[in-house]
Amino acid sequence: MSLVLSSVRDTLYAVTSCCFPNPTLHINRRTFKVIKLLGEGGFSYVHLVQDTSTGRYYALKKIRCQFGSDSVKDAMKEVDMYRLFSHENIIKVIDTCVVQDKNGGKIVYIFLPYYKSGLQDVINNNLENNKYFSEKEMLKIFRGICYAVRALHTYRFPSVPLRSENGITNSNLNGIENEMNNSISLQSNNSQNEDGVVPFAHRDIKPGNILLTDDADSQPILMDFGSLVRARIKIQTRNEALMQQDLASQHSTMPYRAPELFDVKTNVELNEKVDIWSLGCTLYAMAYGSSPFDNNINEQGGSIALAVLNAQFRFPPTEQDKYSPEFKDLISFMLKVDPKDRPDIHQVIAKVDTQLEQLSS
Ligand SMILES: Nc1ncnc2c1ncn2[C@@H]1O[C@H](COP(=O)(O)OP(=O)(O)OP(=O)(O)O)[C@@H](O)[C@H]1O
Repeated sequence: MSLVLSSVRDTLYAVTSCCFPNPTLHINRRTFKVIKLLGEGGFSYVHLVQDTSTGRYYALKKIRCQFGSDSVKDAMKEVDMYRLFSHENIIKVIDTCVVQDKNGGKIVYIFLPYYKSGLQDVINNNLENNKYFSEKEMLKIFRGICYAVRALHTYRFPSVPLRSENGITNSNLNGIENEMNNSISLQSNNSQNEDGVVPFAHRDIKPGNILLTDDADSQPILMDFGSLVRARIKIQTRNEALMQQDLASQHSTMPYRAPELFDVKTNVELNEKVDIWSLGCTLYAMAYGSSPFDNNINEQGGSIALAVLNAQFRFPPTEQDKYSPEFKDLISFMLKVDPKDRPDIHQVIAKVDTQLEQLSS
């Protein structure tokens, strides 16, 4: 009940924050002014906050965790996942903090760098104003996303235990971190390559999870690691298959979700190719405004799942299309129903490089 009240309070704040003076938050002995709500997810709110002593802005993700549930573990898993990767196209956690909530639950705060705009905002703006990306612009941004994905797909475990970037020591956090590190290594059975690479899959790549830097040569930043998992998972029983299907329905956005996650089969291995499918949908959305599977319910009378399972998508008629056949080939290259026929991230990057070279010559 008190969790419901807290959520109501957060929602009320979200609706009325424009009318009242900025509230303040005291976290890790620092004071932050809450400027505005940036976005909200299932159990989280993201606010723009300003550190009152330095004047710096941050995006503060607040995850409310109910007493006795696994949600603190899940929230800290997300933090752990951010900290595994250090890459210019992957968002970095600045600080975290776990505080006790009045109702016996916990609140996990995650401080992230603030980015003014995201890829979905640019797509929406293009649609509203009848504008579009040039092929070169689009491929440059897309290559940055691929670099982030390559870092996930070619991850190598460090030989030293994980530490936060700024060396935060919070007893709650450390306990949970240890637990998570254990669970990461326990899940690692059989999924390490001979060369020591342990691929991770993001499993929710979409324009809404890509932020953009503010400079002239705008770089994409991959975020929202709540869905990230060890990529290679052997499915041996029907139960395991259903569990993965369930996980995908909670964390992987339907129009961007790979076919093998809609209908998880037994005696197969899920792998990082799920992200290649989502990359194909993301590139299509950059060009044409939405995932190729976004409008399938109305247009073809079938469900999104059916369209995805049959890779049933279309490009605009040639005379109306602004983009080259090579560009469309790149999208089709990624949208192969069988993961074995889908390229890996290195092959995608190689094809993007070739196209960018051709566009520059
Ligand atoms: N660093 C940031 N800078 C600017 N805006 C951000 C930042 N992080 C998150 N947001 C905004 O908050 C929204 C929700 O963030 P996020 O996707 O991390 O939350 P979530 O609870 O995991 O959401 P979802 O239900 O989509 O998985 C984003 O779509 C974005 O609009």
